Amino acid sequence: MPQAILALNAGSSSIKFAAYRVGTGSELTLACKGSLDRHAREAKLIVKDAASTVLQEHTSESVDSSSALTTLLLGRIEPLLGDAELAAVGHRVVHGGPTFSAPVLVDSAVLQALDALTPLAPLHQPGCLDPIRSLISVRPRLLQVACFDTAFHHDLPPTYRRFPLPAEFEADGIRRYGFHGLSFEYIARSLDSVEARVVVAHLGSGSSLCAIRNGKSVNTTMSLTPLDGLMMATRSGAIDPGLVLYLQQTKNMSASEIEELLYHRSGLIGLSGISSDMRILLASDDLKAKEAIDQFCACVAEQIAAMATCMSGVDLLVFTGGIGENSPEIRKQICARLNWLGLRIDDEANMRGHNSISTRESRFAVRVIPTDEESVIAMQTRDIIDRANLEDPNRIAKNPA
Ligand SMILES: Nc1ncnc2c1ncn2[C@@H]1O[C@H](COP(=O)(O)OP(=O)(O)O)[C@@H](O)[C@H]1O
Ligand SMILES: CC(=O)OP(=O)(O)O
Ligand SMILES: [Mg+2]
Repeated sequence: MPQAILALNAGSSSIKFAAYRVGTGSELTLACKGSLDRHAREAKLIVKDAASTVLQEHTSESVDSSSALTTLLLGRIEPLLGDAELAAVGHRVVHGGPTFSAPVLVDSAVLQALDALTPLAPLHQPGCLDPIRSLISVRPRLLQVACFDTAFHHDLPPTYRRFPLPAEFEADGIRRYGFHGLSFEYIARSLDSVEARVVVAHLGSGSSLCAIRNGKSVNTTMSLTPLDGLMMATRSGAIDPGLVLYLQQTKNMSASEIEELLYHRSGLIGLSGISSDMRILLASDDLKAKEAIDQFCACVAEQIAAMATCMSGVDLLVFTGGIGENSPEIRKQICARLNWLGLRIDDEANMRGHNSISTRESRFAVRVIPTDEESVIAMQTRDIIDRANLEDPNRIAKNPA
C-alpha cells in the first residue's frame, strides 16, 4: 500500500501542516497542506490542496487542546490521502539541546530528553511535544520523527557558538544553539551555489537571521533560547542581561514573572500596546504602532550588517517568514536602512513581491523566498523511516513509544 507522511510545524502563533504521498522512488508529492492560526480567540483551521485551493475552513474554540487538534487533523487529512496509508508523522521540535543534532525517531526516552529542554524554549517546546504525546495515545503504532530547529546550526564555529563565560558552562550545554533551522535549511537548499555569502532574514512571529556561507550556518541571532537576537512579536530579543538581575533584585520579580514579561509581553506588543500582529500595526495610525515598527526594522537592519560582517561581506539577502514574505513595507524600511551598504531596492518589484527585488546597481542581491519548513520535515522524516525500515523491516509494526 502507498505510504504518506504528515509534517507538523508548531510555531508560536500557528501550527502549519502538510501531508505528502511517498512515491516508489521515495519522492514526496504534496497531497494537502494547511494551518491553524492561533492569533484570534477562536482557532481557524484551513486545509488546502497542492495547488493552494482552499478545501476546508473550520473555526472552532475546541481545538485548544492538542488531543482535540490531532484528532481534528487526522480526521480532516486522512480522507485526502487517497489510497495511501499514514506511515509517519514528522514534527518540528524547536530545541534539540546538545544531544540531538539530527532528526530522530521518537521513543519514550527521546520524549523525556526533549521535555527536559522545555526551560530553554518555554514558548515552543510544549506545543511541539504535546501533539507527539497525543498521537502516541491515539495511534500508538504510528512512527513519529522529531526534526530540530537547532540542528542546522549545530556546527557553528567556536567564535559564534560560545558565550563569553567560563568554559565549564559550555561543557554543561550552555552555548549558542540558534533556531529556525528548518527554514534556513529550506532556503539554503533552494539557492544556487553562486551566492556564497547569504544572510537569511526569517521574520515571522519569531524572527531570526542566519549567516550562511557555502550552505552552512556560520552565525545566527538567536542563541541558547529563542529569546535572543531580534525583537519579535511578543519577545524582547536581546536586552541588557543586567535588566534580569535588576528586575529580580530590585523589583522582586520571580523567574516566571520575568519569563512571562520577556516571552509574552515584550517586542511589538510590548512597545505598541496595540498588537503583536505586524498586519495590525501596519494598518494603525497610532504613533506607538509606528514607533514599534521603526524599532523592529532598525534592529533587523543592524543585525543584517552584523551577519554580513562575520562573513566579511554579503552576496545575497533573503527575506522569508510571515512578515518577510508578505510585507513590502517592512522590507522597504529595512532595506532603506542598509542603503549605506550599497543596497538598492526596485520599489515596483518589492511591492509586487517578486522573487528578486534588488536593482542592477545594488551591491548585493535581495530576494523574497517563501519558506517551506514542512517539506524539510517531510524529507527528514522519510529518510529516518527509510533507514529504520532498512535496519529492521518489522519496525513499522512495533510501538515506537
Ligand atoms: N501581509 C503581512 N504583512 C505583515 N505581516 C504579516 C503579513 N502576513 C503575515 N504577517 C505576519 O507574520 C507573522 C506570522 O509569521 P509566521 O512565520 O507564519 O509565524 P510563526 O511560524 O511563528 O507562527 C504574524 O505576526 C503576522 O502578523
Ligand atoms: C524559534 C521560533 O521563534 O519559532 P517561531 O517563529 O515559529 O515562533
Ligand atoms: Mg514559524
